Amino acid sequence: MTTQLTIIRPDDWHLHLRDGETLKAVLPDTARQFARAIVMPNLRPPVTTAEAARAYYNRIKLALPAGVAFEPLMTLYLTDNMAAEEIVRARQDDVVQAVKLYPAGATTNSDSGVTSLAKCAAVLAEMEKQGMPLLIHGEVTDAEIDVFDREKVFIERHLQPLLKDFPGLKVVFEHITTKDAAEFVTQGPSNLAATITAHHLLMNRNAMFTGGIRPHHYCLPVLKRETHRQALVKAAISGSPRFFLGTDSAPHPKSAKEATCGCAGMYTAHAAIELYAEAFEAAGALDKLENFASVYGSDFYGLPRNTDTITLRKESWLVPESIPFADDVLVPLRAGQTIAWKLA
Ligand SMILES: NC(=O)N[C@@H](CC(=O)O)C(=O)O
Ligand SMILES: [Zn+2]
Ligand SMILES: [Zn+2]
Repeated sequence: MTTQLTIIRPDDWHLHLRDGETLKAVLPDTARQFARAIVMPNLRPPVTTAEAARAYYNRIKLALPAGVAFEPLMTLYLTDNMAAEEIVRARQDDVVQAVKLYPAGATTNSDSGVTSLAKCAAVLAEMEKQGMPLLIHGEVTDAEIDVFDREKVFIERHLQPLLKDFPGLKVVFEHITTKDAAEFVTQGPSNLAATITAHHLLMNRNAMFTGGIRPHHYCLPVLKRETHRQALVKAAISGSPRFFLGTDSAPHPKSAKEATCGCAGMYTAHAAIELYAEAFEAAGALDKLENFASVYGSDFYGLPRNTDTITLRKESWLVPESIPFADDVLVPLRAGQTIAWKLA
């Protein structure tokens, strides 16, 4: 039995850091484990320009604890009226690594998102030309489509046509949750990749209803049935370089989660790599964790691999009930329960 594991320092290819005091509260958790993270732009207002991304980058750097080396990789929030020149400006500033597509209304702070991809043709063509990846929250938003089918329908309606129209565009299908998405990426072209969260590897939709409603297990895309979870595990441990780590750690104050209309998002940054280690161990594939967490993402983005390492020990520890979060608290995943691996 493996009781200790040393891997190249991982990167998080999908992360929400928020801003201001809440940024300060969560950033140390990520910076302790990860060398770099792709930082989502769904602030209020969203990060839609290279200039705003540079300013946000500077705020993150300033919020870092002294002596901690962590590199935020910035993203722009795609809107219907983004100009192609913004991509050129973004390419000139090396802090911006990608552009994020939120279908309008699909998730937290997505009201300024894209209403029709046709409106973004010039921007997408420029991204294809500049080698700038498009990161996608892949769910349709039609009220008639069942919430559990929104990812699958997005593939048919939007992702397939997009890949056909822009065959050279690098695309990351973010936080995939279904067998349909895992198979689509596996069979897709080499410019298509996907991130997978720890929580979608560890839990199925029953986790939202164990003994009552569990708001801290509600995120988007919503947890799916067990067959889908198994397909995600299979993809993550497959050794395919097109599946890599993206936590989608999405902090919301306790009061906003435990509410009549609770926010979507789980906080996992406090134990991210440990949670992935649990999932890979349960699948008998701890040897596949390093490439998934530390190699395939940087290769896909065309960035250098990290050179230092982290060590994980098989050692059970208790997750706190809550974590201070500006003037509220955060309830982390596994609050009051144990995790089997611990970062040394
Ligand atoms: N995943 C979530 O449930 N929420 C994310 C947004 C997102 O990634 O869709 C958030 O910003 O809170
Ligand atoms: Zn999302
Ligand atoms: Zn997210």
